[in-house]
Amino acid sequence: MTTVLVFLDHPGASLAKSERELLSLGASLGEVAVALADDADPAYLDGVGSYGVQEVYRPDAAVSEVLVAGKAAFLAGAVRAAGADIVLLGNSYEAKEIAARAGVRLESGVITDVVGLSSDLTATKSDFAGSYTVDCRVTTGVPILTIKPNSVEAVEAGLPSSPREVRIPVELPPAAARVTGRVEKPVSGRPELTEARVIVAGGRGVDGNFGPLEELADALGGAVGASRAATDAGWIEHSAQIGQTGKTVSPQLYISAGISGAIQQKAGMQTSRVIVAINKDADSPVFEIADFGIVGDLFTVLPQATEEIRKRGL
Ligand SMILES: Cc1cc2nc3c(=O)[nH]c(=O)nc-3n(C[C@H](O)[C@H](O)[C@H](O)COP(=O)(O)OP(=O)(O)OC[C@H]3O[C@@H](n4cnc5c(N)ncnc54)[C@H](O)[C@@H]3O)c2cc1C
Repeated sequence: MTTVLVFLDHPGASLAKSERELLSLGASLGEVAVALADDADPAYLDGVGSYGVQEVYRPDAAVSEVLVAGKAAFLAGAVRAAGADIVLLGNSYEAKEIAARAGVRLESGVITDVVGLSSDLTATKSDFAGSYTVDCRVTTGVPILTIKPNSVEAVEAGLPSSPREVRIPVELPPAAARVTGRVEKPVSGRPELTEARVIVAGGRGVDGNFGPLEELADALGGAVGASRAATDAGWIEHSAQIGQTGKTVSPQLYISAGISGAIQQKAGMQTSRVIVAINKDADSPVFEIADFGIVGDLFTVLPQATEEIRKRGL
């Protein structure tokens, strides 16, 4: 039986959607074990158990205190202890770095930004700022794959099981950088950008007023994103930036408003399922990648869309 080790980093009160997606993908490939970097609530562990997970591997040291190096050492130990055949992680910058460092320790191949995985472990990803869609396979060691949110369907598992905790001895690497304090981000009530099924993103055309975008995002239960021009202008926090030097997203629906569609912006959103672009310039390059385009002023179009969606109770 294939053993799939799923690495879960920051356990919340319950399983996040992207974590359920990883566990669902793992369960479709074989028997799932979990490597859990941090302490978790019983409700969270129940959620993990509901995917049939029998073993949860935990570090015997405070790996979170030394940034990614400690977590990579723990993950490599958990892969050996579980006899894992496949390793799945999320696709945050941190997860990708942990994957890379664990890959070096295990002499295993790593594929990041995976948006599709077939049963023979051929991974699909987009490369060179979204210019190519590439199929690739790990040919050495235990395949380590980081999976983009919204790439697989999260199925509800519901198997009653209480996973057994297995402690992994971790020798913490000498800390070149240590965590000295943590402040939790204020909760916005909107979904996390990389997990959202709907994103309404604004650029320079928003001219400092994200209000109409927030209204539409709330009507659709979505998140608000931005181009670098908007984050550089200080109109919205940097964590909302999508693109080459921001976040990579692949929601079901990406609504781009007042964004020209530069290659560096496209790099972060090109794999979205459906792209709707609103721009007052009919020749804007954003229309080249849009499934639906509206030539118009976003301050006219967005409120109309919001009103219509609210009217229909969608
Ligand atoms: C190394 C590097 C990394 C980068 N990384 C990123 C990145 O991660 N993410 C990113 O986004 N960019 C990134 N950039 C910047 C990128 O090249 C573009 O400069 C940026 O994406 C432009 O943002 P924008 O589309 O919002 O602004 P603009 O290009 O100025 O476009 C604004 C658009 O809004 C339209 N508009 C104006 N008013 C309205 C209105 N009222 N209604 C409708 N439409 C309107 C205009 O027609 C125009 O098309 C990077 C650049 C470099 C060099």
